[in-house]
Amino acid sequence: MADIAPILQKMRADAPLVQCITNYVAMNIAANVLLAAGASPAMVHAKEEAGEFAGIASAVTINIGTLSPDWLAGMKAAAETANRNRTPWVLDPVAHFATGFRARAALELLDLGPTILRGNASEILAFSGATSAGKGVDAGDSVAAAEETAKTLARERNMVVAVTGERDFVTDGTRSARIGGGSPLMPRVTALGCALTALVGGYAGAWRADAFEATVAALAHYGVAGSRAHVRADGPGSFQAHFLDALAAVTPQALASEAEIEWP
Ligand SMILES: Nc1ncnc2c1ncn2[C@@H]1O[C@H](COP(=O)(O)OP(=O)(O)O)[C@@H](O)[C@H]1O
Ligand SMILES: Cc1ncsc1CCOP(=O)(O)O
Ligand SMILES: [Mg+2]
Repeated sequence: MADIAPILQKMRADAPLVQCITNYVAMNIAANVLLAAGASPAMVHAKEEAGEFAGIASAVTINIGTLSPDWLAGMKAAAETANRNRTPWVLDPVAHFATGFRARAALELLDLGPTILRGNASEILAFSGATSAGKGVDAGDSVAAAEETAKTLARERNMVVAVTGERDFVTDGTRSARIGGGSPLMPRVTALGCALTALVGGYAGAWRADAFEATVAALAHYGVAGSRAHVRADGPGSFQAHFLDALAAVTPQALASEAEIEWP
């Protein structure tokens, strides 16, 4: 993969409109993350308009964190429009292993063919049928334990899979990358994973040619901003503010030099 600096440059130049169908907890932080990074968020989920709105979005992101039947209908409508228009869309299967309703919804959305699947290690691992150690929305498994499942899913479903945790893993089934940085404070601030899913959508909407490269760049941006915020924060509360500042402050050149990317 070439330099990631031009990917951030393009994302900021385009300021892509990202339709976020996300959960009640994540809406505010996901919108702020997109604005700080340089994209344009819109939280539009009603079944009466989600499909229509997807027609004007540069990317669609779908997160099942606080799911209900009406929301699921809006998600499917948005995904179908995205597919028709070849607009990239990202699925975040929050705690899909926790209840039958969630599990069925995640599989139905997966069957619609997301461009990118982004989840924590327990969420990705659970797609293999293995029992995960996830506790609701929080991961209990290592990223390493989910790598093989991620590769299999990516190959079988022709999508990019991003597994996040202490050290992230991204694969399209052929290419892979591991991304470091970030902070142990990140899982102690709610919905930072959901907000990352929204940011992945922003990058994919701007970098249409290669969803794998777009995902790596988004995760690297998050990792660099997380590392920068870590050294300034006194705890989870001040971390969130420093993290938003850092997302905005990272330049394409700084992203290229500070990103911790390993190509296995
Ligand atoms: N222990 C950690 N150290 C550094 N970064 C982390 C750690 N745990 C999670 N992250 C980062 O937090 C972000 C959200 O990931 P994660 O916590 O896995 O998602 P979720 O919130 O969906 O469970 C990712 O950028 C990930 O790299
Ligand atoms: C706490 C909570 N409950 C339902 S969704 C949600 C947010 C989960 O956010 P993340 O997956 O980023 O930890
Ligand atoms: Mg999550």
